[in-house]
Amino acid sequence: MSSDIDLKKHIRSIPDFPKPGILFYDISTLLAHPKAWHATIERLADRLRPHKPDVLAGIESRGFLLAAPLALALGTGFVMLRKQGKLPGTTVRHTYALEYGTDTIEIQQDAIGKGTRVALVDDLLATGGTMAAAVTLLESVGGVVPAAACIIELTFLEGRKKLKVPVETLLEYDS
Ligand SMILES: O=P(O)(O)OC[C@H]1O[C@H](OP(=O)(O)OP(=O)(O)O)[C@H](O)[C@@H]1O
Ligand SMILES: Nc1ncnc2[nH]cnc12
Repeated sequence: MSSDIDLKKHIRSIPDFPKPGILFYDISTLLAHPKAWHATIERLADRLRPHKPDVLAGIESRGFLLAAPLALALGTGFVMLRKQGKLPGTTVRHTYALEYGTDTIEIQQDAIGKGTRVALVDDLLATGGTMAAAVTLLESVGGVVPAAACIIELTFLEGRKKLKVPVETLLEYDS
């Protein structure tokens, strides 16, 4: 049964990637294990359902891996938040600081109808810069963000404090 699976056993930590001093939590091994991956999607779907999203927004690129199957599981649409320069048409963008460097994400201006409930999905919450930028973007194009969700929270970085929406996380790491 999926409730028996310890998801932490399926996540690798790799020191000094992508920069010295960063301990990288790698979900490749979770993705490669069908039962563990299925359990991940089921558990996140259960956590997001009470927030009644109309649409899920996935953050490129690891967020897409989660948001697409989760949207199918919840019966919602799926919207892409992409890295700079990847989306056609008129876009809105936001630049933010990462645990390692900076990045810019974009959304198509007409991606979301005014008042649409958009739940944000990514694989991991570190400093919270990415999710905070994503909430700003979604609101700037008319969305209402009832919640965000991810698999992993790096609690020692206190990213949750940057967010004004509740964040549903499955696994916590404190170092
Ligand atoms: O909370 P933060 O400090 O903002 O960091 C979390 C973000 O960093 C990682 O993405 P990355 O930019 O490495 O891109 P990827 O998904 O393409 O690997 C991760 O997938 C989150 O999106
Ligand atoms: N330590 C980390 N491991 C994996 N993805 C990350 N994104 C930001 N920090 C990360």
